[in-house]
Amino acid sequence: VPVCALTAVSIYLISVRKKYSHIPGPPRDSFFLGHIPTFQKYLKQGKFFSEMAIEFIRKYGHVVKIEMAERIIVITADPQSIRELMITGNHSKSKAAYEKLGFLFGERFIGKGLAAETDQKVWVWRRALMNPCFQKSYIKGLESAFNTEIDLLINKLAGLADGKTQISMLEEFNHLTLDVIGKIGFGMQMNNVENRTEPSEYTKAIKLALGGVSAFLRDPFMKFKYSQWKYIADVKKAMKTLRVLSKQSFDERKKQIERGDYTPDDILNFLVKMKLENPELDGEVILDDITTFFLAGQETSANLLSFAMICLWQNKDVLERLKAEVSDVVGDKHYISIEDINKMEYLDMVIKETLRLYPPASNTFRENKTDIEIQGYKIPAGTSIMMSTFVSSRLEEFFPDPLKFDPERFNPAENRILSYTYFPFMLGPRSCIGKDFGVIEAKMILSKIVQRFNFEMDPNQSFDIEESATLKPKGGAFCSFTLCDS
Ligand code: HEM
Repeated sequence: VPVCALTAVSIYLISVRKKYSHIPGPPRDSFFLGHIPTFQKYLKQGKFFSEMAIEFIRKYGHVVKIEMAERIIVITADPQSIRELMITGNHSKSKAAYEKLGFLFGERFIGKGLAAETDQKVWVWRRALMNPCFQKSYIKGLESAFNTEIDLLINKLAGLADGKTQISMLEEFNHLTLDVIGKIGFGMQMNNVENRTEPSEYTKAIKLALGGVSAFLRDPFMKFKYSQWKYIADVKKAMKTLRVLSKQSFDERKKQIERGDYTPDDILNFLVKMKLENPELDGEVILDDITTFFLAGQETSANLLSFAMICLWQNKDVLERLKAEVSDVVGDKHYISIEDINKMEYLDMVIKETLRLYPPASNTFRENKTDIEIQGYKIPAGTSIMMSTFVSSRLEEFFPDPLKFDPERFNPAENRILSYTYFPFMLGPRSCIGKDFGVIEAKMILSKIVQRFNFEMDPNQSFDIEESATLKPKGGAFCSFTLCDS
């Protein structure tokens, strides 16, 4: 029996890999596991998947294949194929990549929510229903709520601004962005920044579930390890809790709307009304969406802000110029409007350059509906094709001196960015729906911080990147603050 099984697996692997034999890629370390041991070697050196991908692209060209046991991933940094896959062809998301995230450890997590839906027809319909929720006019209406939430962190930092107390800004930004999406998106008062009470059940569950995603991505075989079973059980319980609490919030809001009570014009209101107007929408999918917004809209913004602090501290000239711009536009007024934010051109360049070097959500996986050609290589239909803004943005041929933090690259007067080489929110119809929300939020937070404080970072912490569900600073971005003279 074992011999027959091994023969069958071998024949299967050979037949799958044969279809890709013409595509360049590194030699595999193991016949059965393919490049899994190669990836493990990189992990041991403290490197992560996207760093391995860059090395392969540099060595083998803009199209490479990686074999993860029976699964083949083609990685492309070829700009024209990126355009075809994300914009002109808008190919569906890869089932192999997103269905695992939808149902983590077999428990429904983001399920068939907007980010994980792989049926293109269903996604097109649902995205069309959701797009109005994130229109610019909606974001404009959030201005005052953004100010209120952000000022809670600013006041907290002011209380700690003794030039000595070390504060993990990664943690603080995570608390703030969770409060923002909870309050502004779903009417939930989470109070993580003020931290006066025990974290809410929702906060605890979302943190545990997010940790579970990261752990799974680092070690997809963890469910086979006995030592991990207790942790996995806790993560599954947290995912169940999230669902129960999301359903309670949904039902409560539905009742309020049906009674004609006042309800805030937030994402939850939008979702409830969407369901009432489209009864054929699956209620479970709406719960998937609630989890998706917490997942997609929180850590991404927190990581971007933490990296921005690091880049500014490492580049004092950029920090000074940014402080001068903020001072010119808003002076010392505490309420910052979206109009003010839109006037800050240099702030925009700083955010864009931070996202180039440190894109929190760096990869997307698409599946080509039909055979396509990339740089003369035939890619069979149904392949999982990865595109990475982290990889493309660190290639010398697209961004000269790529590791240099230089916001001038994004000077609008110069137009130096080659098309389809930079995509921190992805491109085309399936790009990030919350981009304006996330960017306005990040710009408002950063401008308030540089307006009010001087800061120093602990030079002994790690400034490396950690790749888990998102890219984040490994050392936690520890800072100490003093208040600016003015
Ligand atoms: C700086 C902050 C953010 C960054 C860098 C970011 C980045 C991204 C990226 C790269 C994707 C595509 C992922 C993929 O193809 O697998 C995406 C999708 C998505 N993002 Fe964001 N995001 C941010 C903020 C937000 C916020 C604030 C929200 C919600 C309030 C949000 C909601 C979503 C959703 C729902 C999707 C899935 C869209 C779809 O598939 O139609 N994001 N985001």
